Amino acid sequence: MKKYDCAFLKENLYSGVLCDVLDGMGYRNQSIGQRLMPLNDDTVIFGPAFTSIATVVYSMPEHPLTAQCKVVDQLGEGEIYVLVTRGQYNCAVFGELFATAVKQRKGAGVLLDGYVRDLKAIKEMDFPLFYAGRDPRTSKGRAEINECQIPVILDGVTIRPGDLIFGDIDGVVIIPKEIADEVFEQALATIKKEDQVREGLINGDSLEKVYGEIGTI
Ligand SMILES: O=C([O-])CC(=O)C(=O)O
Ligand SMILES: [Mg+2]
Repeated sequence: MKKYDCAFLKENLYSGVLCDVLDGMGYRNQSIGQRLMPLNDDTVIFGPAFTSIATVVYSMPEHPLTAQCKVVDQLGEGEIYVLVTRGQYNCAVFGELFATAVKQRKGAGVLLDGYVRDLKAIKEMDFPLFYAGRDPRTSKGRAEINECQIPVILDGVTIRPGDLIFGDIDGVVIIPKEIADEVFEQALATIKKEDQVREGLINGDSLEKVYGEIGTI
């Protein structure tokens, strides 16, 4: 992604319009829906993915949690820390101290297909998080996060390192990095059309007229 200012896009885009544009480009299954919830209604995450995978373990490793520390210590500025489990949810794999580390590294947020703990502190931080659930148990001796920067699959959507992630109250959209500039350009154009539609409706035009003329809803 080169052309656009991240802060501008984060402020102006929304997941629905990104899905509409991706639909139009033939990418019809790029979203993660209900299963992952935003921390708050106004939580928005946007940035390139830094991916990792948690694997369940059944005994205490020699150095528990250390692998995940090494993974999160590699997160780059502006990146979204993506952590998926292998469909198993037996503990929290993220908490307030990892959130603090992500924030210190200037990470843009976390997309967690797993459970979180320390939610009280994370809410106080207003941390940009999407998550699958909560659990007070630590991952020590339950899961190891020791693979990163490889493609992961979340709800059937492949997320590769560097793919763009946009999440808001409606859901999370994965934008393949090769088409990101085009998607953002079209999304901003579509938003302008939606503004015209809204204006027409407020001025008393029928839905059929404005939709027929402008072609977007
Ligand atoms: O041990 C964990 O699951 C992580 C944790 O509490 C934190 O990051 O504060
Ligand atoms: Mg903690």
